[in-house]
Amino acid sequence: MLSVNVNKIALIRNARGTDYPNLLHFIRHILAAGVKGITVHPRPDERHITRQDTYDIAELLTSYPDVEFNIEGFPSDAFMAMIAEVKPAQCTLVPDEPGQLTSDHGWDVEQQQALLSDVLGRLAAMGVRSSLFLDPLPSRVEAVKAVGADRIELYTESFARACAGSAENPQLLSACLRDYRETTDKARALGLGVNAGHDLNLENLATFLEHCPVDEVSIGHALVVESLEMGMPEVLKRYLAITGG
Ligand SMILES: CC(=O)[C@@H](O)[C@H](O)COP(=O)(O)O
Ligand SMILES: NCC(=O)COP(=O)(O)O
Repeated sequence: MLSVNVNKIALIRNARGTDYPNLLHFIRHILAAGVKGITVHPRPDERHITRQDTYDIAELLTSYPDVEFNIEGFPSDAFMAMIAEVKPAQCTLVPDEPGQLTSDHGWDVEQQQALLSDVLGRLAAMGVRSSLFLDPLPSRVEAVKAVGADRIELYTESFARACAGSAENPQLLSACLRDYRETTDKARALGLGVNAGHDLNLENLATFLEHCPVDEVSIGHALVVESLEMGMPEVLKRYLAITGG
């Protein structure tokens, strides 16, 4: 499933302190194109998606029962209080510090076992599917199962970099894809779902999915940039053709 991350539409809106572009207007267009997932990452500084956006999107999606809402973030008290109110289909936990430019690493699950076990138990009690942002390290998958997550989200930035450099270094891409495939296979063997995201784009997505058949990809940054080039309807059509929905 394709889940469109709308962070960067909100970033453009926030640049002028007005409501243009209107975020919900574009989400309606995205859903009209046939997309069945919306992802946001409301960061503490509200640089793009605000808390209010999260509630507004949740309200909008009550009119789209077949669309999944995925909220990403670090499980702070404020973040978890919002998740408890919104109860999205999925919550993706990301080990980001408040001031990080973007997400750039997965969980050290064993090191964060106490926090993750508590938070994942609370998500399960809420009936919210949980996903842990994870580097492609097969050795970390058993710890994910032990702390009670439903899914992993493969952090795909290193794949995207290897793919971009594959002409010069095809071996790096092959080795990289092996790590992702091994992590995927191990997760599935333990009954975990597998999502993926970060720096995926129209150029690299098909290669990734050929090697890693995942349940969901969440894509935002490149999708918005590609939409500046080709228009959002065409871009969404191309992504859906690759993901099959
Ligand atoms: C977790 C992840 O890799 C992305 O979903 C994240 O949402 C990117 O955040 P920014 O859009 O703030 O870079
Ligand atoms: N979890 C990845 C996501 O939601 C979007 O990442 P990106 O496509 O903006 O890099």
